[in-house]
Amino acid sequence: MTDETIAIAGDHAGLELKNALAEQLRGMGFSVLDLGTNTGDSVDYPDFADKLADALKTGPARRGVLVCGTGIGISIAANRHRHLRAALCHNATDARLSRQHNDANVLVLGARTLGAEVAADCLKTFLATEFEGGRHQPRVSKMS
Ligand SMILES: O=C(CO)[C@H](O)[C@H](O)[C@H](O)COP(=O)(O)O
Repeated sequence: MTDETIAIAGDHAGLELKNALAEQLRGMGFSVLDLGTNTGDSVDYPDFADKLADALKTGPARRGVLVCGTGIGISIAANRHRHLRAALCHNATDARLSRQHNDANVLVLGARTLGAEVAADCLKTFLATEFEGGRHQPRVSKMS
């Protein structure tokens, strides 16, 4: 059990995976701030990256998850916000290194390019892995 809130958002292409990941998070004991979209109607992924950026600025969520078809569009949009370090991950190794080396605060997944189990693995690994600091700290600091 944890008192941490994780924010999650995605476009229509990411809807099913977003909902599955939200369920996974609840099962892990996290509170979930679901920022939509919550219907299959076509929407624009930058709007949902912006919603997540606002949520991480105001709290209580410090970390988030974004989903679109490939994860590419929504990561481009997310990384326009200076306080977000959004990492598009395709496997658990990407997810682990995004935390250890980049201190990523947003995990991005592609619903049309990843299987559900790989996505679940990425999420578990992302949440469980600490930033290593050390030589990585000045590099991360240069981005904020
Ligand atoms: O931005 C994307 C591609 O980099 C996302 O995968 C979107 O989800 C995708 O473009 C949506 O496509 P659709 O044909 O409008 O469903």
